[in-house]
Amino acid sequence: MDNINSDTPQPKTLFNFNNIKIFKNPHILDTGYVPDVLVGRDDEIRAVADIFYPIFIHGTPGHAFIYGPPGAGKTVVLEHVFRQLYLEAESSGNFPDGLNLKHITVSCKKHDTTVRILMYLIAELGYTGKVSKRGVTSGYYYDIFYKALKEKSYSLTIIFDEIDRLRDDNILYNFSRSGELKDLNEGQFIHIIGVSNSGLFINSLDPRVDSSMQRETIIFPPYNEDQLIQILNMRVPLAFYPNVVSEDTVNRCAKEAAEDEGDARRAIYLLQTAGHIAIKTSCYTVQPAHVVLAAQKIKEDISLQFVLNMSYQEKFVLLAMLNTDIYLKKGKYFTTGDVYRIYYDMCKFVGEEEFSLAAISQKVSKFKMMGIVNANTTSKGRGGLTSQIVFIGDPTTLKNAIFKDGKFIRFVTYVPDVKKICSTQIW
Ligand SMILES: Nc1ncnc2c1ncn2[C@@H]1O[C@H](COP(=O)(O)OP(=O)(O)OP(=O)(O)O)[C@@H](O)[C@H]1O
Repeated sequence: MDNINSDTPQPKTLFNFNNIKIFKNPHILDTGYVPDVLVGRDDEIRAVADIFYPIFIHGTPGHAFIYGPPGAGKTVVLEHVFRQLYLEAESSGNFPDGLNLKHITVSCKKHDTTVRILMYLIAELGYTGKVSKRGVTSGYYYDIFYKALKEKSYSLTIIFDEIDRLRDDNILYNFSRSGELKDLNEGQFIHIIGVSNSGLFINSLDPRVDSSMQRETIIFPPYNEDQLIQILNMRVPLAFYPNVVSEDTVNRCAKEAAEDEGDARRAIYLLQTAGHIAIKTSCYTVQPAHVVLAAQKIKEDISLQFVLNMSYQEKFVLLAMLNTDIYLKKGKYFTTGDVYRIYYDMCKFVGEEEFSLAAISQKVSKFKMMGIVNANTTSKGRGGLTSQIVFIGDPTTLKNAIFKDGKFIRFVTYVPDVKKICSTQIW
């Protein structure tokens, strides 16, 4: 008798990729890798270096805000300038004796309050004394921070990454005045660089903070396709074996990334993912078709990530929107009212209590902010307003991601009675 599994022969090994050699040094494609030469960023490097120029005439560096879209090279330019600064500080005859430079990057996404930031800085300074975690005010942490800084005699540049996420800008005010307030040793300084994807943050700064900082503003434009090609071409011979990546493949990655805000990180990530797909599909070269698959995979991963981080209610409303798109979309778009009808029907279908139309509107606005949908507000006559909603890209991946949550299995058989829904007044 035939073996029942004979139609699904198992591979002899799980990890033998036919000795396919694609990556020579995969770390060259890591985000943290700082290349020796940066493409198209001479002006920005000069502008950032100029912030530090006063050090070499025995002054203090100027505070600065740097902004530009994701993957525009803000972090890598800062790292490049610091690398050079430390190097030149050692050899320059103009560098002040005893000046001990250090920089720390604070992610404001993770550390968004004064206390959290101070605790992080204290740890990064290697402070070994006892630090209470309860029943103390921010003043307590400031005291320990300045004590640690004085002990180490560092002159510190603090880079506030994603500074727009800071919940309280008082810390910028206090740090920018630390010299005047004699919190530091003679010649020691605290220097602030804020980094953001949006220039709008500057307008929302407390004017008192802004004026005390007297900061420079440096803007990073997105990369164009040619620059992205050059960025990739510099990494290809270091990261891949010879003749593995063709010109067409590089061009395809650059084109995709140029269309997506000129993001160098995306261009590099596409190439890296395409390389992995080549290995897994037993190809000896990375081809443009692998880049297309890589773009699709990245999109699915992002959708999955978005959806995994959503609350149950958000997933519910998103599923209602996806169902509206499938069952009710009459033309190009659907409205918040349409979503509410389907949402209401889904609640009845599974016996769940429904939220108000206003609550659903709020969720729609949030999805717009997350970049999942476009929603333009228009008049619907008699003074009322409605949103015209349309999904950005193919929503199938979002739906697949929602169904990964077991709680949504009960919706698999949901099909609305469209006629009834359209004729029922539910609010
Ligand atoms: N001019 C360049 N030359 C070579 N590589 C670059 C250049 N610009 C950016 N990169 C690379 O692209 C990736 C993203 O750059 P970087 O992290 O500096 O962007 P960013 O502007 O800080 O982005 P975000 O705002 O999302 O943090 C990194 O791997 C970096 O090394």
